[in-house]
Amino acid sequence: MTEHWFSYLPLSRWWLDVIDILLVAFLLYRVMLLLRGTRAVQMAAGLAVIIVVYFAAKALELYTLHWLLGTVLSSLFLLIIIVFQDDIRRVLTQMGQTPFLKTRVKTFQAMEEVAKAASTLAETKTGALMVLEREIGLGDYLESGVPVDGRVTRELLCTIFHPGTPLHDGAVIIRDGRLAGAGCVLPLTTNPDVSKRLGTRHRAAIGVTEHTDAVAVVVSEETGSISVAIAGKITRGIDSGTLRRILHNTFSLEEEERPWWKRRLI
Ligand SMILES: Nc1ncnc2c1ncn2[C@@H]1O[C@H](COP(=O)(O)OP(=O)(O)OP(=O)(O)O)[C@@H](O)[C@H]1O
Repeated sequence: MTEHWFSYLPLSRWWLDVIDILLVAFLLYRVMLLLRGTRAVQMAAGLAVIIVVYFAAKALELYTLHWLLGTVLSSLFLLIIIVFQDDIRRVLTQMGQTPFLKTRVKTFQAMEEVAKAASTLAETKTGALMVLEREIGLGDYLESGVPVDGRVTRELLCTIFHPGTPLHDGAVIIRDGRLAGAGCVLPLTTNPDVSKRLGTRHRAAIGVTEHTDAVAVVVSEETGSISVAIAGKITRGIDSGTLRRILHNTFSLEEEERPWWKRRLI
């Protein structure tokens, strides 16, 4: 009988099975969190259709279709790697380089800079829309804009939103404390309860927070007022100190309330 090395560990086979299942469940959970709000969801739906048609073609003896879909499915692993090469590279780089604490520090620094930028932009009545990503990926919206990957600073944010510059239209997205992209297009809210007087910038801020758990900060070009949207609700006319408090509360509460196994690892 083959002796496995783990038979020397003080663990029974039953315990190893439990650990095995828990590890796989944890990995699947993390992958699902990463994929929420990205193209992967649509791709999974498309894949499900191909699989159903593949089996239907087999049952109905449509040999050519069955062979064709079989060929597509056999190169699936390769296809997934090609389609998601950017996301895979990002995740692997983050796993290697950004420990949990470092990400948190960067996120807190970014929040400070967002609050400072909001204050400056409000003084000059410069319209701005800044979105801070949380658990749900904003990959789809990032794709609609221009990748930046820069350190979040008041100066950079004010430059981006300066009227007339190529990236001033649309939203900036902040991911893990880095300015990931600018000029991003967000979904507008369709909530009939939202005031008709709110324009598209504010509607986009509400919209993105309805679809995801992100936090959106808006500076109105018309009035210079600062607003923050969370979970589809917008709080208007706040000062930068209140904005800073709301951001800090949202992100620190998130960490304190979240059980360790749900905390961001990457
Ligand atoms: N879907 C969208 N995603 C991201 N940004 C958007 C979107 N729609 C509009 N914007 C931004 O909002 C700007 C237009 O703002 P608009 O005046 O319609 O809204 P508002 O809420 O009244 O804002 P303000 O008070 O600043 O005038 C656009 O130039 C663009 O930068």
